[in-house]
Amino acid sequence: MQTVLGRQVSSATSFRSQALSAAPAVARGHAARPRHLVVSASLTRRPEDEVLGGKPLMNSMDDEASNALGAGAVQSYKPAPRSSLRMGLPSKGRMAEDTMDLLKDCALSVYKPNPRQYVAKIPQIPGLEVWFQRASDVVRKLRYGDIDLGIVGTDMFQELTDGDPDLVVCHEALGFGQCHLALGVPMTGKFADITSLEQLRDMPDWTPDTPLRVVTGYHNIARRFFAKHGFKHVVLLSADGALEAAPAMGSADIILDLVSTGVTLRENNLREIEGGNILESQGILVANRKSLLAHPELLEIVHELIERFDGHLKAEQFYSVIANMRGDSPEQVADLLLTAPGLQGLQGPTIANVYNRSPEAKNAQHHFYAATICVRKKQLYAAVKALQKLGGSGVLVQPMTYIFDEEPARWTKLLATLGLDPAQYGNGNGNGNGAAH
Ligand SMILES: Nc1ncnc2c1ncn2[C@@H]1O[C@H](COP(=O)(O)OP(=O)(O)OP(=O)(O)O)[C@@H](O)[C@H]1O
Ligand SMILES: O=P(O)(O)OC[C@H]1O[C@H](OP(=O)(O)OP(=O)(O)O)[C@H](O)[C@@H]1O
Repeated sequence: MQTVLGRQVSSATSFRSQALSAAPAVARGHAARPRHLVVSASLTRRPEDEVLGGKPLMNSMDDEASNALGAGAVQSYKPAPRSSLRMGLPSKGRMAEDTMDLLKDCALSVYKPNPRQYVAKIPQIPGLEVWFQRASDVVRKLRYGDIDLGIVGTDMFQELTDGDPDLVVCHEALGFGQCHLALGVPMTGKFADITSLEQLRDMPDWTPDTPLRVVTGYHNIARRFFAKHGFKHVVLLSADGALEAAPAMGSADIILDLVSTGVTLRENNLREIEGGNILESQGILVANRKSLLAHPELLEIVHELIERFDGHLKAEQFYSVIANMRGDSPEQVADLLLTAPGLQGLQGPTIANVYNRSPEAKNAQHHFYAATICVRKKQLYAAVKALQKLGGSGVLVQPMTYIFDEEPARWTKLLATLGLDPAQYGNGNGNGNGAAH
């Protein structure tokens, strides 16, 4: 293994110096990139092995197009004509399930007539086709304009778009797929005392012949990161999974991969280091800018998605709590709640009369009022205790589906990004403050 890998790495290194000095920069497709730092190779013999010296995208349509047509291929690609708007969703893996769950929770269930088909519908949004694709392909097809909207992780988006101005992030926090992209460094051996990025960079071990070997699926992000932090001798290796095993096998020095609980790193005797957390990631909603500007119906769909996602993600954090409170007047009950900790709700309680015509109620000293407040899920028990202390009874607790604001700030921001007038496209008042309880 060592021998085979040694051959791959050294051939990568020698090809690097050859390629960088001999080939014209434009033909390599990355003229502005510094010449000295990172080479890409692969642990497996895949098409990306062919291109060393740092390539903009791994084994993608972009590569194929730019290899064949040269720089600017993305701009000159013409998507096939079509009559429907399209949204791309991840077809497999954890993102797929979480995306479907979010849509379902927002009453936008996806109807897929046949599990082997890649096209589906959301009956609530009739003009929109849903296409299931690998997350990486969702990003590529968005860039090409073959789909108009998509849901992917920030990690994939950053890796495959390279700041493409044709793509617009419409919602950057869908609340699932939370993880971060980080360096994983062995806990033992020559890395035992390495706790920061600077220490890693300054290790005397890294030379043109023995570069730091980083195995990762994120070559573009890695290339930018190591260049920015002054690493001089780095080789980027590829693998399709189980990256965490590579250092123990001796096939890489460190890894760059996604971390959420940290268990996989720990179980493989790896750890994070200071400065090695490159990117925070979660699910995001992305759209093709040209599609948004060309199709007002798409803008309406995005508006609805942002409102539903925002409304639902906010509602998920709260319960609606209704308690019957003894009091002399609605104002007096409101005063009680507004001065008690944790019972203010989002904007203040709603107080309503409780109509009880029983003889007991007629003779009672106090009238009952129903107070409705939103309470953070984490603070529910404390709130119930506080209500009981104030004489609250019959406390009803309900989950909520949506808390709709008057106009989500994300929508206003998107319109500004697109240079569109909020007066023409908004809900009409431009006020982002919710009037919830
Ligand atoms: N441990 C994790 N915790 C949370 N989210 C994660 C985690 N690992 C990956 N993700 C998110 O899920 C996305 C897809 O990862 P997943 O491992 O499910 O698919 P994949 O195996 O990368 O897909 P493919 O087979 O298309 O390469 C990632 O891009 C990231 O945004
Ligand atoms: O910090 P943790 O919670 O342990 O999660 C991290 C792991 O999750 C992802 O792999 P995944 O489980 O998706 O399997 P994969 O390697 O097949 O993509 C990632 O590639 C890490 O290996």
